[in-house]
Amino acid sequence: MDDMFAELDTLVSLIASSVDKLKQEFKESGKPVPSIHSTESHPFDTGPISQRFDDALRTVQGACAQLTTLVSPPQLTVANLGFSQYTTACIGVVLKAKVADHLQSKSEGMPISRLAEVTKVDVNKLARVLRLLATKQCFREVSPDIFANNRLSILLVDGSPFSALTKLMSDENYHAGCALADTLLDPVATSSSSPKDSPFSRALRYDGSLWDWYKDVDPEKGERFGQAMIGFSAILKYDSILNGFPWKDQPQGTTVCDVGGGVGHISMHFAKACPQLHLTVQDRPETVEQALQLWNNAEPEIMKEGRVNFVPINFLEESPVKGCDYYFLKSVIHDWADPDCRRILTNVKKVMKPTARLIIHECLIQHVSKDDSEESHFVSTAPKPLLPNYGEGRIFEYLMDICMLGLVNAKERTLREFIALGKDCGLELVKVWDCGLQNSLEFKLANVWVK
Ligand SMILES: C[S@@+](CC[C@H](N)C(=O)[O-])C[C@H]1O[C@@H](n2cnc3c(N)ncnc32)[C@H](O)[C@@H]1O
Repeated sequence: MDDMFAELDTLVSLIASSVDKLKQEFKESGKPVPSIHSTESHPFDTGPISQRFDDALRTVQGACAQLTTLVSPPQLTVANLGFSQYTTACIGVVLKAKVADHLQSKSEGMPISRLAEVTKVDVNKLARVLRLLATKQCFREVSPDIFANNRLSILLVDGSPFSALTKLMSDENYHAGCALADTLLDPVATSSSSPKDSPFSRALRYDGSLWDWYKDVDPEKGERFGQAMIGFSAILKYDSILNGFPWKDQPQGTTVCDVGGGVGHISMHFAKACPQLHLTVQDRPETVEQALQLWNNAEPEIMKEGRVNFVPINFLEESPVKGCDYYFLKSVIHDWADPDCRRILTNVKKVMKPTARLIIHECLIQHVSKDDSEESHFVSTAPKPLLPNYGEGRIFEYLMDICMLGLVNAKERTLREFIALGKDCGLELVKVWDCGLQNSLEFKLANVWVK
């Protein structure tokens, strides 16, 4: 009988002790916990956070969700799970109707009747969409039928890279999600490793990959994807990517090739923080054009200094520029199934000098059960009775995994899978660098010993 509430009590005390740690961190930052009603950002939102903050946050998120599930009737929990696509759909509505834009600078809120007028959406239907989102704490119902922005909804204002990311989620990803079950149950598509067999391509009845679709069907959304990747880095945090690996300690003239670097926004951050690095951004020709525009506008000085260059590539067919000290592949490998990853990594390996390093920067997937394998020790395991992978505290990585399946028929990987991929291509893991939500996996040429 004493143990009747053991799990419940442990979860509550984990929450309490983790909240204490978070309070301490907020106190030390000199900035209070931001109010949900505030539309100002807090330094912790996009700036660096400590390992202690990160662990405590994950624990609170995991434990709160686990506690709620523990005490709730399972029918309700599963029904809420099953309905979650409607949250995405409502995000899609407010993005298209630019609701957050209309509410900007209306801190006292706007009556739904006025919002309906400016968005041209039926007043009752719009109110219901906003009420669902406000119930999820995105938007605020200030008083009955008067809505305002808050800390979450302000991120949906049009034009920012983050809003581009949310559009990608409620558009390309949403279509992909609708076709997931049919694709997985199709006897041919289910075991295909071709990006043409993605749920996204099935949903749009398109005979090609997402990348072909962006190039040939909707270049505007292709451009939006480039912006969305910048928005994605606001979640990963540029400083975590930069500081997780000793980029700042590299000697003068160190050459880094950002393979599949998109518009080069990570390289831009590196170039600003590490003037000793010489960067080459490589991507599809149309993305390289977009990158050049961005850099010429944003960083004319670095362009003039010649510290960065841009070289188009099809990394499935060609090797990147030869002889760099580092080849950096961030969020690239997760876009491809194993056979294509082997092509990409082999193409990189061909141009690596003996001292070169390949840095694969990705999420690491963990099993949801206890895992005693050697590789599992590189990733932190949650305290009991949390799910070993922190459950809801790390849900982003698992949503990303299904997003990869949905958009490009690919995947996030476990460390064991990365090691195996490297081995197939003559590459050996040297070290795992913890960079928060993602990790930098350092590989060298296998069977090469360099002092
Ligand atoms: C998920 S994005 C990652 C971009 C960037 N590394 C980042 O983390 O923001 C994947 C990138 O791979 C590029 N890509 C896709 N197919 C490619 C190919 N065959 N050759 C070169 N780049 C390609 C896309 O254009 C896109 O910029």
